[in-house]
Amino acid sequence: MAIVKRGGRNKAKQQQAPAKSGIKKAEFDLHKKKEVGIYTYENMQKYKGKNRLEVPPHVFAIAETMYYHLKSYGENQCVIISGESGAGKTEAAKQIMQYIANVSVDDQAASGNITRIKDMVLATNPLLESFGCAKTLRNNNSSRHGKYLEIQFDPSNYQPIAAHITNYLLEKQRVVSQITNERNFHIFYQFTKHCPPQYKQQFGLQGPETYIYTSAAKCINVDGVDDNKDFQDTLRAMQTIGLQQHEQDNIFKMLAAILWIGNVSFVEDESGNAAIRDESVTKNFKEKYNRKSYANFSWYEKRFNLSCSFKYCSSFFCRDALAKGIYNNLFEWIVERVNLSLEAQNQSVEKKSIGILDIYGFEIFEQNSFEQICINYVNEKLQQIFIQLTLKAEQDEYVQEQIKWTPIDYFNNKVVCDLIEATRPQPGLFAALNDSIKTAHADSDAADQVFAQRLSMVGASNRHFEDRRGKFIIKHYAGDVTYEVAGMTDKNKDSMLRDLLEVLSTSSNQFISVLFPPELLAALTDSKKRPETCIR
Ligand SMILES: Nc1ncnc2c1ncn2[C@@H]1O[C@H](COP(=O)(O)OP(=O)(O)OP(=O)(O)O)[C@@H](O)[C@H]1O
Repeated sequence: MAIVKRGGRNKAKQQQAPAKSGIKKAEFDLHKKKEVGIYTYENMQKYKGKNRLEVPPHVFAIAETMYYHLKSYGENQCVIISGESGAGKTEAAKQIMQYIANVSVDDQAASGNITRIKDMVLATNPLLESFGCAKTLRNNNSSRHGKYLEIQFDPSNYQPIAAHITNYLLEKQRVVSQITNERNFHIFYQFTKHCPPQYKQQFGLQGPETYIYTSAAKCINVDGVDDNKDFQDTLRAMQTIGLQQHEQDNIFKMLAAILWIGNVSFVEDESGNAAIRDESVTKNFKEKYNRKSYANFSWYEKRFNLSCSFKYCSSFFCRDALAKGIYNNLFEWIVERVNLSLEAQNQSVEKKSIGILDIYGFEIFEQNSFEQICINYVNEKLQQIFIQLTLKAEQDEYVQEQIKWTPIDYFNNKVVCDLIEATRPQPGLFAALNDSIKTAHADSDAADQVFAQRLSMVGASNRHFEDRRGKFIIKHYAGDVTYEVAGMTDKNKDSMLRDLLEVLSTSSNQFISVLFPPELLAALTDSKKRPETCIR
């Protein structure tokens, strides 16, 4: 296993907000992508077949070592790329993939299937970046999900014959709200700005400034991000991966639906129920979707009739839960669909693999909530692996072999992991969060208050924790982060109303029933099977 650590602690802090931290634009621009001529084909050739001690340090050297160990010893390989948000993990992961694809496939000699797998593996990058990355205050192309890509090789010649992607926890909250100057997932801007005329007509699609979900954060264009080019790359990637036209149509139909759902606003009627503020939004959409091939979009209309019986205060929550649910399940569907294309033609061959883990990096914002605690917890866990595998294991070996050396002092972040994940004797943060939801199930504010009270017990004896009434600070290995309590229990509960699920389950739209299969609905509506929280 190789661990690549990208960037340093200070760099990430500097990138947080250039204007605020006083960094001049010119300095900040240094962090933007610049071709420095080290990822060329010629440079790649220099690392091919070389021991990493013979050549200058480079991600290609790590990739070459992995491929060498795979081939020479038949050992499965894995590289974990860690570092703070914006440190360059995704770029490094792509270079590693490119290198492995290049050295393991000779385009002239390889069979059609091998080059097809290679092309598909590389095409997963633009596709999943469009749907799973977004512009944040720290990184114009920030991964908002974790990804483990496993390239599988035929052990008789070590050429790639299959691949598989595991997706970890998409930050779906981003679909419905973003911090000012951040963006929703890239695909929403690509699609609304540059979609083909037939989609514009079919979905009544307009520019990103029309939709609340793409415009409320006041960031539609991003320096250095070319939404038009990226959209063409996304479409090309869909072709390469083998997504058929009707599958692509379904994906874009769902994106349009999400955007229009976000534009539905409510007013309170005399009895405190929600009434739709502007019927023209729903009417216009209904007309578009009731044309010929979209006639089966009746679930959408039903959903709005249903919403009228909701209390005003819950209607926005309900609307957003629907949009998040659709996008999250759409994203998972895309990953599974990609995996289907990447499956080996001959399942019975015993395969060897190289895995590449690229996750969302550690992040600190002015306001940090549930999303940041999840992301930062993952990074703490990776730091633990790094400590265990490199620092602790190495030094333990020196002790065992009685080698004299000067011990290296390091901070073991296990204490922070325990603070977050422990269940007993002292419940950690996640346990407290889950308990608070059970105690005050129906009332979000009450659940937040219970959580706030429990926090004093959680961190009583932990010097990496400070309770700040309505906020709390965790002293992470990479910096102190202040988290807001308000809204945390709701985000953790991540519930979709039963009524809403029933609407989806009765939908005659076939793709909706694929995204929300009966098993899922049964599990979610059955209180015994239903997960109480999204952290388990
Ligand atoms: N090797 C590199 N060469 C040139 N530019 C780079 C390189 N690595 C990163 N960058 C620039 O830095 C930006 C951030 O890189 P990247 O998206 O890989 O960060 P990350 O660590 O994956 O961040 P996150 O955790 O937010 O996903 C990129 O958009 C790119 O502009």
